[in-house]
Amino acid sequence: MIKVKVPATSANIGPGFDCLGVALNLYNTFYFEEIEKGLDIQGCCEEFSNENNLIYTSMKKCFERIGYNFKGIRIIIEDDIPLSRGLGSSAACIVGGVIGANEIAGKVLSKEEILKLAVEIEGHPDNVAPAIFGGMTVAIQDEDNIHYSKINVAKGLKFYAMIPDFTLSTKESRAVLPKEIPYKDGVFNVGRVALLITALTNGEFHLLKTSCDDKLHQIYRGKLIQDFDRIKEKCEEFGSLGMFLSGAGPTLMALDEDKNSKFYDDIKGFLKTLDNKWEVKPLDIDFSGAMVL
Ligand SMILES: Nc1ncnc2c1ncn2[C@@H]1O[C@H](COP(=O)(O)OP(=O)(O)OP(=O)(O)O)[C@@H](O)[C@H]1O
Ligand SMILES: N[C@@H](CCO)C(=O)O
Repeated sequence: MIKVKVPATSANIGPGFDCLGVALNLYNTFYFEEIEKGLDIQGCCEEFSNENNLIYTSMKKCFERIGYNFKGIRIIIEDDIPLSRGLGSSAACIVGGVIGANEIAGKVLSKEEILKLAVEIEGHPDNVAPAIFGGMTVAIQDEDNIHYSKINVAKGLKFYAMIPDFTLSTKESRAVLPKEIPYKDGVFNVGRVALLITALTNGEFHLLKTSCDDKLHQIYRGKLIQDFDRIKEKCEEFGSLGMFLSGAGPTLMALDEDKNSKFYDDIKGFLKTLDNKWEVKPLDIDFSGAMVL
Protein backbone atom coordinates (compact mmCIF):
# COMPACT_ATOMS: atom_id res chain seq x y z
CA MET A 1 0.00 0.00 0.00
CA ILE A 2 1.11 3.55 -0.64
CA LYS A 3 1.24 5.66 2.52
CA VAL A 4 1.07 9.47 2.29
CA LYS A 5 1.33 11.79 5.32
CA VAL A 6 0.18 15.41 4.89
CA PRO A 7 0.49 18.22 7.47
CA ALA A 8 -2.22 20.58 8.67
CA THR A 9 -1.86 24.16 7.50
CA SER A 10 -2.83 27.55 8.84
CA ALA A 11 -3.56 29.96 5.99
CA ASN A 12 -3.69 33.76 5.72
CA ILE A 13 -1.63 34.42 8.90
CA GLY A 14 -3.41 37.74 9.47
CA PRO A 15 -2.94 40.10 6.51
CA GLY A 16 -1.78 37.49 3.94
CA PHE A 17 -5.24 36.62 2.67
CA ASP A 18 -5.12 33.79 0.10
CA CYS A 19 -1.30 33.92 -0.15
CA LEU A 20 0.44 33.08 3.18
CA GLY A 21 0.33 29.70 4.89
CA VAL A 22 2.31 27.54 7.28
CA ALA A 23 2.52 23.76 7.69
CA LEU A 24 2.13 22.50 11.27
CA ASN A 25 2.95 19.24 13.03
CA LEU A 26 -0.54 17.76 13.00
CA TYR A 27 -1.21 15.20 10.25
CA ASN A 28 -3.59 13.18 8.14
CA THR A 29 -2.24 9.86 6.92
CA PHE A 30 -3.72 8.18 3.87
CA TYR A 31 -3.15 4.67 2.51
CA PHE A 32 -3.85 3.99 -1.17
CA GLU A 33 -4.14 0.83 -3.22
CA GLU A 34 -5.44 0.07 -6.69
CA ILE A 35 -7.96 -2.79 -6.46
CA GLU A 36 -9.76 -4.85 -9.12
CA LYS A 37 -12.89 -2.70 -9.12
CA GLY A 38 -15.05 -0.25 -7.19
CA LEU A 39 -14.27 2.10 -4.32
CA ASP A 40 -13.46 1.02 -0.77
CA ILE A 41 -13.08 3.85 1.76
CA GLN A 42 -12.17 3.01 5.35
CA GLY A 43 -11.60 5.12 8.47
CA CYS A 44 -13.96 7.89 7.47
CA CYS A 45 -17.38 9.08 8.66
CA GLU A 46 -20.41 7.92 6.68
CA GLU A 47 -20.94 11.36 5.13
CA PHE A 48 -17.69 11.07 3.16
CA SER A 49 -17.61 7.29 2.54
CA ASN A 50 -18.77 7.59 -1.05
CA GLU A 51 -17.77 8.68 -4.58
CA ASN A 52 -17.92 12.37 -3.59
CA ASN A 53 -15.10 11.95 -1.08
CA LEU A 54 -12.64 14.79 -1.67
CA ILE A 55 -9.63 12.46 -1.52
CA TYR A 56 -11.17 10.21 -4.16
CA THR A 57 -12.37 13.03 -6.45
CA SER A 58 -8.86 14.55 -6.23
CA MET A 59 -7.35 11.17 -7.19
CA LYS A 60 -9.68 10.94 -10.19
CA LYS A 61 -8.63 14.42 -11.37
CA CYS A 62 -4.99 13.38 -11.11
CA PHE A 63 -5.60 10.13 -13.05
CA GLU A 64 -7.44 12.16 -15.73
CA ARG A 65 -4.55 14.66 -15.99
CA ILE A 66 -2.05 11.83 -16.39
CA GLY A 67 -4.28 9.73 -18.66
CA TYR A 68 -4.16 6.70 -16.36
CA ASN A 69 -7.08 4.24 -16.46
CA PHE A 70 -7.50 2.90 -12.95
CA LYS A 71 -9.56 -0.16 -12.08
CA GLY A 72 -10.71 0.41 -8.52
CA ILE A 73 -9.38 2.25 -5.46
CA ARG A 74 -9.01 1.51 -1.76
CA ILE A 75 -8.41 4.48 0.56
CA ILE A 76 -7.75 4.15 4.29
CA ILE A 77 -7.85 7.42 6.24
CA GLU A 78 -6.29 8.26 9.60
CA ASP A 79 -7.22 11.89 10.17
CA ASP A 80 -5.98 14.03 13.03
CA ILE A 81 -6.69 17.34 11.29
CA PRO A 82 -10.09 18.53 12.49
CA LEU A 83 -12.64 19.11 9.76
CA SER A 84 -13.80 22.60 8.72
CA ARG A 85 -11.88 24.29 11.54
CA GLY A 86 -9.43 26.41 9.52
CA LEU A 87 -6.53 23.97 9.70
CA GLY A 88 -6.41 22.91 6.08
CA SER A 89 -8.29 19.59 6.23
CA SER A 90 -9.50 20.02 2.63
CA ALA A 91 -6.01 20.88 1.34
CA ALA A 92 -4.63 17.80 3.15
CA CYS A 93 -7.23 15.57 1.47
CA ILE A 94 -6.59 17.11 -1.97
CA VAL A 95 -2.80 16.96 -1.67
CA GLY A 96 -2.97 13.41 -0.25
CA GLY A 97 -5.30 12.24 -3.04
CA VAL A 98 -3.26 13.81 -5.85
CA ILE A 99 0.04 12.46 -4.49
CA GLY A 100 -1.47 9.00 -3.90
CA ALA A 101 -2.85 8.84 -7.46
CA ASN A 102 0.42 10.09 -8.91
CA GLU A 103 2.27 7.29 -7.07
CA ILE A 104 -0.17 4.64 -8.34
CA ALA A 105 0.20 5.95 -11.91
CA GLY A 106 4.00 5.73 -11.73
CA LYS A 107 5.15 9.13 -10.39
CA VAL A 108 4.35 11.03 -13.59
CA LEU A 109 3.77 14.52 -12.16
CA SER A 110 6.51 16.71 -10.68
CA LYS A 111 5.92 18.49 -7.33
CA GLU A 112 5.19 21.70 -9.26
CA GLU A 113 2.58 19.91 -11.39
CA ILE A 114 1.06 18.42 -8.23
CA LEU A 115 0.88 21.95 -6.77
CA LYS A 116 -0.82 23.29 -9.90
CA LEU A 117 -3.46 20.55 -9.95
CA ALA A 118 -4.08 20.75 -6.19
CA VAL A 119 -4.57 24.53 -6.43
CA GLU A 120 -7.01 24.07 -9.33
CA ILE A 121 -9.04 21.76 -7.07
CA GLU A 122 -8.79 23.86 -3.86
CA GLY A 123 -9.26 27.24 -5.60
CA HIS A 124 -6.49 29.14 -3.78
CA PRO A 125 -2.84 28.26 -3.09
CA ASP A 126 -2.24 29.34 0.52
CA ASN A 127 -2.92 25.96 2.22
CA VAL A 128 -1.82 23.76 -0.64
CA ALA A 129 1.74 25.14 -1.03
CA PRO A 130 2.83 24.57 2.61
CA ALA A 131 0.98 21.22 2.71
CA ILE A 132 3.18 20.06 -0.18
CA PHE A 133 6.47 21.81 0.56
CA GLY A 134 6.35 22.30 4.36
CA GLY A 135 7.42 25.42 6.24
CA MET A 136 5.84 28.83 5.77
CA THR A 137 5.17 29.86 2.20
CA VAL A 138 3.96 32.75 0.08
CA ALA A 139 2.04 31.42 -2.90
CA ILE A 140 0.19 33.29 -5.61
CA GLN A 141 -1.65 32.30 -8.71
CA ASP A 142 -1.57 34.06 -12.07
CA GLU A 143 -3.37 32.89 -15.18
CA ASP A 144 -1.31 29.77 -15.83
CA ASN A 145 1.15 29.41 -13.01
CA ILE A 146 1.55 29.18 -9.27
CA HIS A 147 4.51 31.14 -7.94
CA TYR A 148 5.70 30.27 -4.46
CA SER A 149 8.56 31.02 -2.12
CA LYS A 150 9.49 29.74 1.32
CA ILE A 151 9.86 32.13 4.26
CA ASN A 152 12.78 31.34 6.56
CA VAL A 153 11.04 31.89 9.89
CA ALA A 154 13.47 32.66 12.72
CA LYS A 155 13.70 30.03 15.46
CA GLY A 156 11.79 30.16 18.71
CA LEU A 157 8.18 30.65 17.62
CA LYS A 158 5.33 28.51 18.94
CA PHE A 159 1.83 28.30 17.44
CA TYR A 160 -1.15 27.80 19.75
CA ALA A 161 -4.23 26.63 17.85
CA MET A 162 -7.41 27.44 19.77
CA ILE A 163 -9.93 25.06 18.23
CA PRO A 164 -13.63 25.34 19.10
CA ASP A 165 -16.16 22.51 19.09
CA PHE A 166 -18.14 24.14 16.24
CA THR A 167 -17.29 24.10 12.53
CA LEU A 168 -17.24 26.84 9.89
CA SER A 169 -16.86 25.78 6.28
CA THR A 170 -14.61 27.79 3.98
CA LYS A 171 -17.59 28.26 1.66
CA GLU A 172 -19.68 29.85 4.42
CA SER A 173 -16.78 31.94 5.64
CA ARG A 174 -15.96 33.27 2.13
CA ALA A 175 -19.63 34.16 1.59
CA VAL A 176 -19.45 37.00 4.19
CA LEU A 177 -16.52 38.75 2.47
CA PRO A 178 -17.29 41.94 0.53
CA LYS A 179 -16.90 42.12 -3.26
CA GLU A 180 -14.90 45.35 -2.94
CA ILE A 181 -12.79 47.00 -0.24
CA PRO A 182 -11.77 50.64 0.32
CA TYR A 183 -8.36 51.57 -1.19
CA LYS A 184 -7.04 52.43 2.30
CA ASP A 185 -7.78 48.89 3.52
CA GLY A 186 -5.65 47.50 0.68
CA VAL A 187 -2.81 49.84 1.71
CA PHE A 188 -3.28 48.78 5.34
CA ASN A 189 -2.76 45.11 4.43
CA VAL A 190 0.13 45.57 1.99
CA GLY A 191 2.23 47.25 4.68
CA ARG A 192 1.40 44.70 7.32
CA VAL A 193 2.03 41.63 5.21
CA ALA A 194 5.45 43.01 4.22
CA LEU A 195 6.24 43.82 7.87
CA LEU A 196 5.04 40.38 8.96
CA ILE A 197 7.44 38.61 6.61
CA THR A 198 10.47 40.69 7.58
CA ALA A 199 9.61 40.41 11.29
CA LEU A 200 9.34 36.63 11.00
CA THR A 201 12.59 36.22 9.08
CA ASN A 202 14.56 38.68 11.22
CA GLY A 203 13.20 37.29 14.48
CA GLU A 204 11.72 40.70 15.36
CA PHE A 205 8.86 39.08 17.18
CA HIS A 206 7.83 42.32 18.92
CA LEU A 207 6.48 43.46 15.51
CA LEU A 208 4.13 40.50 15.11
CA LYS A 209 1.19 41.95 17.02
CA THR A 210 0.83 44.94 14.69
CA SER A 211 1.71 43.00 11.58
CA CYS A 212 -0.95 40.32 12.21
CA ASP A 213 -3.66 43.00 11.82
CA ASP A 214 -5.85 42.71 8.79
CA LYS A 215 -8.74 44.44 7.05
CA LEU A 216 -9.48 41.98 4.26
CA HIS A 217 -11.22 39.13 6.05
CA GLN A 218 -10.92 38.98 9.85
CA ILE A 219 -13.23 41.92 10.54
CA TYR A 220 -15.98 40.24 8.52
CA ARG A 221 -15.40 36.69 9.68
CA GLY A 222 -14.78 37.51 13.33
CA LYS A 223 -18.53 38.13 13.68
CA LEU A 224 -19.21 34.47 12.83
CA ILE A 225 -17.09 33.28 15.75
CA GLN A 226 -18.57 33.63 19.19
CA ASP A 227 -16.11 35.28 21.64
CA PHE A 228 -13.60 36.20 18.88
CA ASP A 229 -12.97 39.68 20.37
CA ARG A 230 -12.78 38.46 23.97
CA ILE A 231 -10.26 35.76 23.06
CA LYS A 232 -8.17 38.28 21.09
CA GLU A 233 -8.15 40.62 24.11
CA LYS A 234 -7.14 37.80 26.45
CA CYS A 235 -4.32 36.65 24.14
CA GLU A 236 -2.93 40.19 24.35
CA GLU A 237 -3.41 40.35 28.11
CA PHE A 238 -1.60 37.03 28.56
CA GLY A 239 1.32 38.35 26.54
CA SER A 240 1.04 36.47 23.23
CA LEU A 241 3.11 37.88 20.36
CA GLY A 242 0.14 38.04 18.00
CA MET A 243 -3.14 36.41 17.11
CA PHE A 244 -4.98 35.72 13.85
CA LEU A 245 -7.85 33.74 12.41
CA SER A 246 -6.47 30.45 11.09
CA GLY A 247 -7.55 29.97 7.47
CA ALA A 248 -11.25 30.63 7.12
CA GLY A 249 -11.73 29.97 10.87
CA PRO A 250 -13.13 29.17 13.36
CA THR A 251 -9.76 28.19 14.86
CA LEU A 252 -7.83 31.16 16.26
CA MET A 253 -4.05 31.02 16.25
CA ALA A 254 -1.88 32.70 18.86
CA LEU A 255 1.86 33.13 18.46
CA ASP A 256 4.27 33.09 21.34
CA GLU A 257 7.91 32.43 22.11
CA ASP A 258 8.36 28.72 22.64
CA LYS A 259 10.11 29.25 25.96
CA ASN A 260 7.02 30.94 27.46
CA SER A 261 4.78 28.14 28.74
CA LYS A 262 2.71 30.47 30.94
CA PHE A 263 0.63 31.68 28.00
CA TYR A 264 -0.60 28.13 27.36
CA ASP A 265 -1.84 27.66 30.95
CA ASP A 266 -3.44 31.12 31.08
CA ILE A 267 -5.34 30.87 27.80
CA LYS A 268 -6.45 27.29 28.52
CA GLY A 269 -7.90 28.45 31.85
CA PHE A 270 -9.72 31.36 30.22
CA LEU A 271 -11.19 29.29 27.36
CA LYS A 272 -12.74 26.93 29.93
CA THR A 273 -14.94 29.82 31.12
CA LEU A 274 -16.60 30.27 27.69
CA ASP A 275 -19.92 28.80 26.50
CA ASN A 276 -18.36 26.75 23.69
CA LYS A 277 -15.72 24.11 24.27
CA TRP A 278 -12.24 25.21 23.07
CA GLU A 279 -9.17 23.03 22.89
CA VAL A 280 -5.67 24.57 22.81
CA LYS A 281 -3.04 22.69 20.77
CA PRO A 282 0.59 23.86 20.95
CA LEU A 283 2.07 23.30 17.49
CA ASP A 284 5.38 23.73 15.68
CA ILE A 285 6.19 24.35 12.05
CA ASP A 286 6.43 21.19 9.95
CA PHE A 287 9.39 21.64 7.61
CA SER A 288 8.96 18.51 5.47
CA GLY A 289 5.52 18.89 3.89
CA ALA A 290 3.68 15.95 2.37
CA MET A 291 5.67 12.71 2.40
CA VAL A 292 5.30 9.37 0.70
CA LEU A 293 6.37 6.84 3.33
N1 LIG B 1 -10.99 13.26 6.55
C1 LIG B 1 -11.74 13.69 5.54
N2 LIG B 1 -12.36 12.84 4.71
C2 LIG B 1 -13.09 13.29 3.70
N3 LIG B 1 -13.28 14.58 3.40
C3 LIG B 1 -12.69 15.45 4.18
C4 LIG B 1 -11.88 15.08 5.29
N4 LIG B 1 -11.41 16.20 5.88
C5 LIG B 1 -11.90 17.22 5.16
N5 LIG B 1 -12.67 16.81 4.15
C6 LIG B 1 -13.37 17.63 3.15
O1 LIG B 1 -12.96 18.98 3.35
C7 LIG B 1 -14.09 19.79 3.68
C8 LIG B 1 -13.72 20.85 4.71
O2 LIG B 1 -13.01 21.84 4.04
P1 LIG B 1 -13.09 23.38 4.42
O3 LIG B 1 -12.35 24.09 3.36
O4 LIG B 1 -14.49 23.78 4.69
O5 LIG B 1 -12.32 23.48 5.81
P2 LIG B 1 -10.80 23.29 6.18
O6 LIG B 1 -10.03 22.91 4.93
O7 LIG B 1 -10.73 22.37 7.32
O8 LIG B 1 -10.38 24.74 6.67
P3 LIG B 1 -9.51 25.91 5.97
O9 LIG B 1 -9.65 25.75 4.48
O10 LIG B 1 -10.11 27.17 6.47
O11 LIG B 1 -8.13 25.71 6.46
C9 LIG B 1 -15.14 18.81 4.18
O12 LIG B 1 -16.44 19.31 4.01
C10 LIG B 1 -14.86 17.59 3.32
O13 LIG B 1 -15.42 17.76 2.04
N1 LIG C 1 -7.44 31.81 2.12
C1 LIG C 1 -8.52 30.89 2.39
C2 LIG C 1 -8.04 29.84 3.36
C3 LIG C 1 -9.09 28.85 3.76
O1 LIG C 1 -9.24 27.83 2.82
C4 LIG C 1 -9.66 31.69 3.01
O2 LIG C 1 -9.38 32.47 3.92
O3 LIG C 1 -10.80 31.55 2.58
